[in-house]
Amino acid sequence: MTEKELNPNIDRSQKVIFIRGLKKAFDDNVILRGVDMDLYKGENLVVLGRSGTGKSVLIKIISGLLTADAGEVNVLGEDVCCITPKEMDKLRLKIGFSFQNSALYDSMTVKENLEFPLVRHAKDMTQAERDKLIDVVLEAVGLRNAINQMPSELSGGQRKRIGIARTLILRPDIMLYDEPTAGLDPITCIEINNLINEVQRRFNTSSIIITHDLTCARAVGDRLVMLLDGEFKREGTFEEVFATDDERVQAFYNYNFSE
Ligand SMILES: Nc1ncnc2c1ncn2[C@@H]1O[C@H](COP(=O)(O)OP(=O)(O)OP(=O)(O)O)[C@@H](O)[C@H]1O
Repeated sequence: MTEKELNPNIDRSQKVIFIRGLKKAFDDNVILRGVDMDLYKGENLVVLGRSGTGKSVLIKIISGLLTADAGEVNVLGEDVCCITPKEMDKLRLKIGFSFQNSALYDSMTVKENLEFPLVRHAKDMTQAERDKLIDVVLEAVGLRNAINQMPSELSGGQRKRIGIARTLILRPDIMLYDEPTAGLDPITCIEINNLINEVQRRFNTSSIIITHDLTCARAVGDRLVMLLDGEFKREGTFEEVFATDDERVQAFYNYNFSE
């Protein structure tokens, strides 16, 4: 299994996300019981946890799609619990969300899919500037040749790449990857892991990667955290997180490698 090299660009003096005592329940269903989390500038943080432990709820709270019941959630210096909807919209533009299903528009070409966020959010940009940005992100994801193709003509891995390119086009400070390797074959998984690291290097983004895939976690994570019973109970490098007798952590590990 590929191990990630120590990343010299992480700036531990700058926290782009700072969370303390985050709680969230849906009626009697208590999901987050007091989560503390930091994301440093330039860091890839992997969030592990079994299905239903609240990983997606966590990133929805970070991106303002859900509100917290209690605790502090600070993203790029803004307290997301207390900002106005207009300020939240502005903050959201600095957060790139890479969804599980890539969420491309099937009736648009790759170029039109990439243009869409620019037309909406960068209205003053000239067509030449848009074309340049489209070229930069397509080159970054290695799919310049796909510019005029329809999403239906692309493989799952290629669609995932275009989805990441579309997220990158607004140059977000933070990338949120939700299950980036779900449903892909092992070789394509390795390519997506490499791309996540390449995006980190090239664009100096700080990222949260939610995954069940421990090969992905090990390849992309500078640091890992594991959600257990509504809190981050394990934290550290891949080796540190799994160096425990805790049966729940061991079961997670064994399940991954017995599939
Ligand atoms: N809007 C909502 N209303 C009510 N319950 C919700 C809502 N969103 C999430 N939940 C509940 O919160 C719990 C955690 O869901 P979440 O999607 O965060 O899990 P997850 O850890 O991301 O799981 P998976 O790995 O399967 O995606 C689940 O029990 C889910 O039913």
